[in-house]
Amino acid sequence: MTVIEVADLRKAYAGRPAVDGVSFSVEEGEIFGILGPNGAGKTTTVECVEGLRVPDSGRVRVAGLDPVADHDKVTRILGAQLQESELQAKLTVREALELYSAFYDRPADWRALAERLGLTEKLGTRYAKLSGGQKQRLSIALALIGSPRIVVLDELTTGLDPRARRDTWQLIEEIRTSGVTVLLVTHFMEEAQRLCDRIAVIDRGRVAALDTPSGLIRRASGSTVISFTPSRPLAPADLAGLPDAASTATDARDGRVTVHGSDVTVNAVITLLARHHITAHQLRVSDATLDDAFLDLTETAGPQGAPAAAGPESATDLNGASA
Ligand SMILES: Nc1ncnc2c1ncn2[C@@H]1O[C@H](COP(=O)(O)OP(=O)(O)OP(=O)(O)O)[C@@H](O)[C@H]1O
Repeated sequence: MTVIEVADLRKAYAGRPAVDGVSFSVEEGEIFGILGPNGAGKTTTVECVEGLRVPDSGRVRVAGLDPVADHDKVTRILGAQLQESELQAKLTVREALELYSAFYDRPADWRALAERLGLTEKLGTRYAKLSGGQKQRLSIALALIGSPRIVVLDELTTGLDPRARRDTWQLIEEIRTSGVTVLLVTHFMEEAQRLCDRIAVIDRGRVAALDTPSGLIRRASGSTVISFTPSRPLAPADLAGLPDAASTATDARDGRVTVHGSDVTVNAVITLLARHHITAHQLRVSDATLDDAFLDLTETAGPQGAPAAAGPESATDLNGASA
């Protein structure tokens, strides 16, 4: 069942389009990611979903409701994470939870929520004294306090250390397991790859691609990455002539060669090395990451809904093998 529908959304600031025809839909129970470079229009898009901004044109529906016209009803269904500036520094965790509970007719039990988010020990602590991770956990608790069906999390883990980020990822997975749909705006590829069922890559106000994380990786050119350090340099013309190679690069410091291509490219590299009697040290063959796909997709910004290119499903790891 579709819970969020965005169709041909457009929003400009002072005549400059920030969101320029974005369409996607989110199914109930999904973790749906919105990924894109700085200034791509991600926040503007989710603010239109939250009813905080009025679109210039296009259709936005949250559980069938218009977030602007039916704003009150939408705020009961959709929990939004608060911006840091919205909480008073002197407010304790308990006071914040009680205050936000009072906004809802049927709030969640804030004590249980605090327990679930590991905040019980911090109930008496003022907001200003919380660590970054604790602040994020509180902002998730406040987003969940109205027992929403959907929660919007925007740049949730920015500024967190790797452990706090991983703890937050686990929390997001638990939120989804409890039946809440998650709309997640992120810059972090690893986060998107690990958490999201589907991702809309937004670039310059448009959807550059929309797919599962593995689908995005497959549709990016050069979904197989070959890297090795040759015993002597390869001629640039030989590298450039490799079949199916989307890109080749040689590290000026250590001569390590990295080629993005396909299985055909892997075989061609091995043949090339054998032909020139060159040994490849630390030859590695792996799948491209979402990072690679992101760079590729946001550089080329192809048409919406372009069909995914077929590609290899699994990584081949020739760990330490040399030709
Ligand atoms: N209130 C505003 N007034 C004018 N321009 C704005 C406003 N909010 C956003 N913009 C501009 O609209 C574009 C999209 O901004 P938006 O914040 O939606 O992008 P974003 O993808 O969320 O970026 P980031 O990842 O940097 O947060 C940017 O060029 C931004 O400068």
